[in-house]
Amino acid sequence: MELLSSNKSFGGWHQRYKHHSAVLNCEMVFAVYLPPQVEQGQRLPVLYWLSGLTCTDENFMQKAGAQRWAAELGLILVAPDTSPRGPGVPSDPEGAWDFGLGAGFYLNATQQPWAKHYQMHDYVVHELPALIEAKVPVTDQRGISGHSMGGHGALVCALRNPGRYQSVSAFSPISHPSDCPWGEKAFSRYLGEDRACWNDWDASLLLAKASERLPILVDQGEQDGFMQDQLKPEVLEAAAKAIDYPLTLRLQPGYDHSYYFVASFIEEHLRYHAQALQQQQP
Ligand SMILES: N[C@@H](CCC(=O)N[C@@H](CSC=O)C(=O)NCC(=O)O)C(=O)O
Repeated sequence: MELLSSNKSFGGWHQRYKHHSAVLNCEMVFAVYLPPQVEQGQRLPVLYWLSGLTCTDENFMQKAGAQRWAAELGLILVAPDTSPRGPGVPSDPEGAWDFGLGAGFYLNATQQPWAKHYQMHDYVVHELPALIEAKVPVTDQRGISGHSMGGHGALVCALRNPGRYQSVSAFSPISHPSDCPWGEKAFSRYLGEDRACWNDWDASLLLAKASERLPILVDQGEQDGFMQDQLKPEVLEAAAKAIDYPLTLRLQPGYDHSYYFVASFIEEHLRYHAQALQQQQP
């Protein structure tokens, strides 16, 4: 992997790397935050952050203010891009912002022309962690979190892969994508019109049949303009209640969908992950 930039931050380093992804068939950029403990030779747990529609690796690293807490807690942060990119990667024919580039939905597309590149689930769950584990001093303790489309991604990655993550949380996730405009648009194109194929990529439906009981923390702003039509946290909550699944859904009065909201609660999420990930270290 090729180092693109390196910036000192809270005693550690924020770095961006480029690499060839065999899974996505293109060059990808990701960001990693290495807290100061890395320079003292420690191996640390890692939190994967999945961003939302229109984002790259940069939105979270520049806006959430996570580095301060990651440095204190000794957490490595990894932020991938939100879709495959580059020459030959198809996107929305009308240039819409909610499909295609910047909108990979963290699934494995089955339909052409998308399937050749849009395999974001396998990229974030397998290929990128294998690279990180080979090159970065991480332990085998992995957490995953994200915002909006990335919140959907974090929940789906954890629920589809029992045992792979030791902690999971989300901000404003798209909780029931098979029944909202963003999700229906993306799923019908990436996965095809057969709605039965959508169930395995929908957090509320996956949670209803979960074999593992990994606790989930979700924060949702009550003034989020997307909450009612796109995010539907009440569907996730009902699915959890039905099987007594350990979901903590916190509705935060006055907060919207933006990174001002994420930045306000990121400390609590990082503490939540650090506690779960460090508890389980040998
Ligand atoms: N461009 C859109 C707004 C898109 C938007 O709000 N993106 C969110 C994620 S939404 C769900 O996945 C985001 O994180 N944006 C990046 C940021 O830095 O805020 C519009 O114009 O309405």
